[in-house]
Amino acid sequence: MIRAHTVAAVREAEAPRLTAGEPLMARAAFALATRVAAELRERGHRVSGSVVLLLVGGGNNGGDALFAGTHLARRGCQVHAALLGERPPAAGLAAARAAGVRVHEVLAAPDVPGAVVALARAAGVWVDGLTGIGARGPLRAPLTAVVGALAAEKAASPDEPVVVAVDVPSGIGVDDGALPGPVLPADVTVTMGTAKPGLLLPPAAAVAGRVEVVDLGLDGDLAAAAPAVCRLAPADVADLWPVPGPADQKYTRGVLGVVAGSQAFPGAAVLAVAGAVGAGLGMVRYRGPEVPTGLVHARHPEVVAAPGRVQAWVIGSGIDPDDAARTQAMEESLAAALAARLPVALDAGGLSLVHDDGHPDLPATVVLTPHAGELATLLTARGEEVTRADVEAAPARHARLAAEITGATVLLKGAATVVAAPDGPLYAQADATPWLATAGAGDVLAGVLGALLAGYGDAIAADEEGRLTALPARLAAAAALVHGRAARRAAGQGPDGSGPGAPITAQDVAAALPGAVGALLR
Ligand SMILES: NC(=O)C1=CN([C@@H]2O[C@H](COP(=O)(O)OP(=O)(O)OC[C@H]3O[C@@H](n4cnc5c(N)ncnc54)[C@H](OP(=O)(O)O)[C@@H]3O)[C@@H](O)[C@H]2O)[C@@H](O)CC1
Ligand SMILES: Nc1ncnc2c1ncn2[C@@H]1O[C@H](COP(=O)(O)OP(=O)(O)O)[C@@H](O)[C@H]1O
Ligand SMILES: [K+]
Repeated sequence: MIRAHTVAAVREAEAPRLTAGEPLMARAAFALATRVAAELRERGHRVSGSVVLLLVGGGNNGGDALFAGTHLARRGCQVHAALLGERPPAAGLAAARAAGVRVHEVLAAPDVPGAVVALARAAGVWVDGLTGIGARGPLRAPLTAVVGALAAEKAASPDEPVVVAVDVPSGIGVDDGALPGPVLPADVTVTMGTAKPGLLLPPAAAVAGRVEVVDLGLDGDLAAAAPAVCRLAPADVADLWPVPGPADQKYTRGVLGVVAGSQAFPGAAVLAVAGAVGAGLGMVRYRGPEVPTGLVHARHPEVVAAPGRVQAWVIGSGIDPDDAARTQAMEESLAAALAARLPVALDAGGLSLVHDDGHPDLPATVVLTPHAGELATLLTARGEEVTRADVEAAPARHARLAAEITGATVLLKGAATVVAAPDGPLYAQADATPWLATAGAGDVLAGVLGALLAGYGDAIAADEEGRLTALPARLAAAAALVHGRAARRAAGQGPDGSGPGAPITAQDVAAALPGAVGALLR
């Protein structure tokens, strides 16, 4: 699992070590130089003789870049430093000059962005050391224009140069993942001591590239501080996944009640069920009208259409809230789940059940699964006027707000999926592929989540002391990981999303689920 800590937590962990004189910056800079050299070699370049440009701001972030440049110059790189802060870090500057780094006072140039771009064109690596955890707000002039010009230059030739961000891509919201102004998208971010929330959270996560965490020996100090954002790795999900043992039978594995699909949108029933059975569980009980029931049985003859005991529910995929009969079925199932303390995935039309405060204080065992548009509608209905664009600009903040207002856990779908409970860490999963942006993919996710919730349903229902309140968020993040990996598999991409892939349908994703789960458990 990757854990990200806020700026305040990092400062607190570093403070005693800095007071004790630990050489944190020297460690950071050495690791940064090592990474730059590795990037050069991985691209088939010799380290010696390569041209490296350091973009140096006025704080310790620029200091990291300068000290790293010192190491690189000693290894034979031709290193240039563009000084872009008003008071460049003195110790780093002196060390860099002594090692032969060529220093450019570009702020004195008549055309600052032009002067930096001219240096950049000659370099195979750009090291972004403008601002790190000391940044406040969007980049200021003239950095705004410099970064904009460099980003345009990079966009014109994406493979060369390699952009290595120091700690964070300068200009992102370090704690909230916002993109308040222009940034230079990185290929790799070398982050110091621990990941930062903005490296995991959308939209900023998309400009961080691969994130490499440098061990500064802060783990012990940071262990005491709760992470602000977590990202589950496949091994974490394997640990959580309900794997049947020899003593299990279908009822102990978990039964999922599905209230999805309608006469108007019958396919959603098939897809939600396909997600659940593909993820693996004891049994699905489907509750719906004739057309979707017939379709479900045609694809999944094992599904039971008779009422009975369940351990969790999926409610709402493919249901129009104006469909009175289906809305009544959703209400009854939600009420039954709440009375029995069973977990619920509340999707699509099911979200309308919490648009008013008829359910004023949901437990965190109810997981809402909106996309950005649905979350905007839900928040607006609950008195927080926001648009889809507002949600997309700050997904984590809006997911948390919805969790606080409703009491539920919120899984917000998107290119990266964010999960927020009313408290506890956020989760940010980026395991999917843009090929997954296709109709019905969300119905499959609801089914996957339902299967996982069913596997833990009895334990959650029995948890009177609230020891498992953080579990639904973790399960939701796990469902997003498996769903995303199944999509990559279906699209013919590697588990890390490598390769161009190919078009997929929601059904393809469901069909790839058993293989994706099996690969995790191997
Ligand atoms: N602490 C440690 O032990 C370790 C820290 N480490 C490293 O130090 C970094 C933190 O360094 P830091 O605290 O010096 O701040 P930093 O990120 O360089 O930013 C401050 C500079 O940016 C400027 N600036 C601010 N906002 C701006 C804006 N919007 N637009 C433009 N400029 C803006 C600000 O200017 P000012 O506002 O003061 O005029 C000032 O010049 C950290 O990320 C990591 O890389 C590692 O070596 C490990 C050990
Ligand atoms: N650009 C993207 N990259 C990766 N995954 C995406 C992207 N866009 C959407 N997704 C995922 O695709 C799914 C779409 O679900 P949703 O919007 O509910 O569609 P539907 O309502 O048609 O089922 C979600 O799991 C979402 O996270
Ligand atoms: K930076």
